[in-house]
Amino acid sequence: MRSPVFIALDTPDIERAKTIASAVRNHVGGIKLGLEFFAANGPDGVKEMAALELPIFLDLKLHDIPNTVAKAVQALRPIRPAILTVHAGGGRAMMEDAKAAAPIDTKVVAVTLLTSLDGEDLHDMGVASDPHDQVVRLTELAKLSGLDGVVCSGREVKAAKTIWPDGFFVVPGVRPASGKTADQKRTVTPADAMHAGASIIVIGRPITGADEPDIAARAIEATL
Ligand SMILES: O=c1ccn([C@@H]2O[C@H](COP(=O)(O)O)[C@@H](O)[C@H]2O)c(=O)[nH]1
Repeated sequence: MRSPVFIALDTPDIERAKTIASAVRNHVGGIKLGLEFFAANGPDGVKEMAALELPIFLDLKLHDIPNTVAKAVQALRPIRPAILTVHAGGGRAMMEDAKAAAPIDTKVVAVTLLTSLDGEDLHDMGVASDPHDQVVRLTELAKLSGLDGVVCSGREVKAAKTIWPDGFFVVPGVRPASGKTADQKRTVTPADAMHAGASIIVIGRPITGADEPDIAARAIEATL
């Protein structure tokens, strides 16, 4: 079985992304390309990364009116990513239309509450729920919208899985026990995320920022 770890290659430098992906390829299950990579390299850059023959998770977190998101997903169809993200906050119609526009074998998953946010941030945004309740509510909405799963932190994945046993659960904000949290607020360790029910875990800087990314990836793999 492939590793459940998807490495977040957050860099505008495609050669750096390729170098890291090649170094860690035996210790990860796929590569995640997000806004930073996509803004610099576009769909052609993603296709170039796909030549490495690792599953591609395209983390664009689409969030707009339903028509705009559906058209963006249609434009991304030639890439055929294994996983594509939208924001659950875009609402049911947006999620339904995104799923309808995606290739049949692309898992469309909804970001519930960014792992960089906590209860205080929700309060500042005027949301009366705590992170747990907010994630559960948006997981229910993503399920009703016909998506394949959600993105949430390792702290809520068990509750989300309870209401969606066969959902696909993506957990970022993952840090080795001694890792720097940086801008992430709802963190868990790789092993705790997997025990709680993650389908895959996303790890970026703890691997990409290491002197030897392959050793860092292997060390994380060994904890799972
Ligand atoms: O809630 C979310 C959704 C997506 N992400 C993305 O995951 C990686 C995490 O990188 P680290 O360096 O391990 O912090 C990054 O690409 C985010 O855009 C997330 O962190 N939280």
